[in-house]
Amino acid sequence: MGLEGKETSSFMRDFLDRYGGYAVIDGGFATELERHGADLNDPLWSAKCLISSPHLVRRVHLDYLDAGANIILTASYQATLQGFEAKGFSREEGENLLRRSVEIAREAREIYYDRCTKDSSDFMRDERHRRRPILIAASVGSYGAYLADGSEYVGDYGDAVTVKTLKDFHRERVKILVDAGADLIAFETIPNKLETKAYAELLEEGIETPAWFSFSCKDESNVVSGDSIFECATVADSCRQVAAVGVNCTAPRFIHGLISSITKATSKPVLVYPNSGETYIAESNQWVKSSGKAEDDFVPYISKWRDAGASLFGGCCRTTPNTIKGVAGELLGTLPHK
Ligand SMILES: C[S+](C)CC[C@H](N)C(=O)O
Ligand SMILES: N[C@@H](CCS)C(=O)O
Ligand SMILES: [Zn+2]
Repeated sequence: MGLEGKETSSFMRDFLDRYGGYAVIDGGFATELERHGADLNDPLWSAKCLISSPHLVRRVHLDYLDAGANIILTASYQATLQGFEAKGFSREEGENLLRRSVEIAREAREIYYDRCTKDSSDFMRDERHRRRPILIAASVGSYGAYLADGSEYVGDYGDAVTVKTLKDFHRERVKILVDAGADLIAFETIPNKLETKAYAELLEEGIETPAWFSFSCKDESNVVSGDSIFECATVADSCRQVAAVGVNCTAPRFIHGLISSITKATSKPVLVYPNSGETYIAESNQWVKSSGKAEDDFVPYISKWRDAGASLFGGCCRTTPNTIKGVAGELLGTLPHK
């Protein structure tokens, strides 16, 4: 890693230093929307709520801030200009919806800070919570997420899809999210090396906002397509704008091994936000139990994952504010009391 790489990763390191060396990412965003009654059976999935119920989006951000998150991800995971156009929205309307995803998260942060100054609960009396810095991460789901058929858990786009196809697909959307004032870009649930390269090349076209690369993985050494996590993390490491590398929407039982592989490829901060360990059935839009652990069972592993080298922790699909409360509690317990 060259000097430039060091400078960019200092964005995340500086942020982590302000809160004892770690950060709490939010939990399953779509999951929490559904718990509030949203029907996400739609090609836009959670992004549908940007149209139908922006108040719910704001509410879910606040749920996670209340639970102790200090990085929240926008509702843009499956929000794409192409997806909005397919629904009959004009280009301009699509751009506005993308911008709104960042604005709503920023509004939630303002409401939260405002509330904190008035709140006198035990949780808020703890300065480490009240004064914590909060980042807005613009979620960018993969091309597979846009396909809305669970492809982000398979990662096979066929031979016709190239790095160029993927760069062209994501370019405008990423620019809009950056211009809307996101603090960083969260490229998440990345299923293969092809899309990793596309994101890296896109950032190198001149985007200066820091990003994280987070992969969905099928075992301890491979992303869902079968490409090696080491190779994918190596691509991430070589990109100056990448401020953290890790895994999300992956079963808790693979996380420890994945952290070991990632730390061999990069010295950038490592993030982990696993799902519940259940398996997604795209046809029915349902989750089924697998051999994984139940929802917030991974909370006791947080300190082990921290020892293995991770420093940002949260949850993905099928985790809730309750999980994040557990994660924040585990981490806070390891901080020196002031
Ligand atoms: C992370 S998966 C559960 C998201 C949903 C998927 N892209 C779909 O629309 O079916
Ligand atoms: N940020 C998205 C990721 C889905 S894999 C969500 O939590 O809904
Ligand atoms: Zn997920």
